[in-house]
Amino acid sequence: MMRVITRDHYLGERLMQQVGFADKELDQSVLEIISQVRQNGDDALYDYTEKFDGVRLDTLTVTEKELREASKLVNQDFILALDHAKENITRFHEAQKEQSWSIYHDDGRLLGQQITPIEKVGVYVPGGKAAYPSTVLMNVIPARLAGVKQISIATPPQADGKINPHVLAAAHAAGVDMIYKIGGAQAIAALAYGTKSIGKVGKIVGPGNAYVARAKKWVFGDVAIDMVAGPSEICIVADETANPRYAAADLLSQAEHDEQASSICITTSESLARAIKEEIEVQLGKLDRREIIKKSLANNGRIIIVGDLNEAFELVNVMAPEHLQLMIQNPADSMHMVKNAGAIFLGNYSPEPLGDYAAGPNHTLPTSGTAIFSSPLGVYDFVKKTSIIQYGKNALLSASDSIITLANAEGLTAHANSIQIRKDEQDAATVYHTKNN
Ligand SMILES: NC(=O)c1ccc[n+]([C@@H]2O[C@H](COP(=O)([O-])OP(=O)(O)OC[C@H]3O[C@@H](n4cnc5c(N)ncnc54)[C@H](O)[C@@H]3O)[C@@H](O)[C@H]2O)c1
Ligand SMILES: N[C@H](CO)Cc1c[nH]c[nH+]1
Ligand SMILES: [Zn+2]
Repeated sequence: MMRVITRDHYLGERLMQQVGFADKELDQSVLEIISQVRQNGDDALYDYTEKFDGVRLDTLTVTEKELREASKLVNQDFILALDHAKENITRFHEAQKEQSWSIYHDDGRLLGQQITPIEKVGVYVPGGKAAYPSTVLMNVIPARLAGVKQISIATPPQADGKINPHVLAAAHAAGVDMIYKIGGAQAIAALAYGTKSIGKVGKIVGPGNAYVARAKKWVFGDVAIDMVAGPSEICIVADETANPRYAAADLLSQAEHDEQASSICITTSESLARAIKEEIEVQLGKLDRREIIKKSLANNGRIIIVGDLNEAFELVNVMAPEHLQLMIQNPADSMHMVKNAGAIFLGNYSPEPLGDYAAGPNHTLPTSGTAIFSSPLGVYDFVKKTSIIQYGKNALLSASDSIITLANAEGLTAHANSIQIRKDEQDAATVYHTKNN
């Protein structure tokens, strides 16, 4: 089930994936869903929810009564764990807050940057194959810290038409303004364009399955998105010092998210590869979600044997995994070799689920190789920056000749004129002043 392959084999497989047609079918269904929601609004949302989530709803929003009832359904241990996670996530993200700034120059120029929160944000919280209260915290806390005024959540309902009570408790703890019972591409379309029941937002953030990730890509431009955060990925770089039981457990942890999740180990040790493969078989039998895991490992589970760590990091940087675990001797010494990864976990005692729930850094991370250019979700995703420019009369005069020259070179004489009329007025004033003294 977990195939052991060589570096060249892996690179060949990757090339085939890139020229594959899988995305075409996905695009067709996602584009159809987006267009139906734009045309038929709430009616399309009720229909798709019935089709994909198996329930015909009466209303698309969570009521106060449902929120109150949910708080009675979660136990005290969960509330304490939520508080612990909330505290760590808040502390980590506080450090990301940026301030507006400005610089005054002696010649009267003021230049600066003003930070303004995005006003309305929609958070997608996945809910198809598992419920994700942790994702509520990871997305809502940085948005609140940034000063977003209105935060809505969209998450698919269960077959009974309700939202998982743990998700509702997390939403209550993090402080959201609205919760919509919609999922998939239809939720992304509704947040992007608005319907009678769903308020249009300025930015959509949060992870989801392939449909959600693809829909975000298609609505981008009409609305902002955070990144492509699709099916989860883990890549472990391991040498002979790695504990195979731990490595197997960590690979299995991400495979349980989705049949499309990806769990890859790159190792310099053939005996470790064999041990991890055996451990996976042993541990898998005891896991609740083994059917999803089996499919996920068959699709995207690989153990890749490489000659040395240089080769290992070369593959890592091609893969640009969402999560990278370094289970090697002195992992910190190799960190500089990682160019592309969403999050790096160092050593045998920093397993990926630590980051999923409680360490503090965000678990909404770039997938599908987009860590080549994207970063983890953070407070910075919820603000905009505006430049501030103020010149006094003298400062403008001293800059005027070079601006006029540049404007004329571009053939934009109205631009040059905007500077010139101020310059002329000043020149005239100087002549008048000189004549009368
Ligand atoms: N990258 C990250 O930061 C991160 C974090 C948490 C979770 N995840 C990922 O989020 C995903 C959650 O997936 P999920 O499925 O549990 O929940 P989900 O809420 O993302 O998707 C469920 C929705 O998908 C839609 N859907 C399902 N089958 C469809 C079909 N055939 N056609 C059209 N739409 C369809 C339905 O509308 C359904 O409501 C997993 O892949 C997990 O790995 C990623
Ligand atoms: N591993 C997921 C990000 O890819 C996040 C998560 C939430 N709960 C469990 N895991
Ligand atoms: Zn996870």
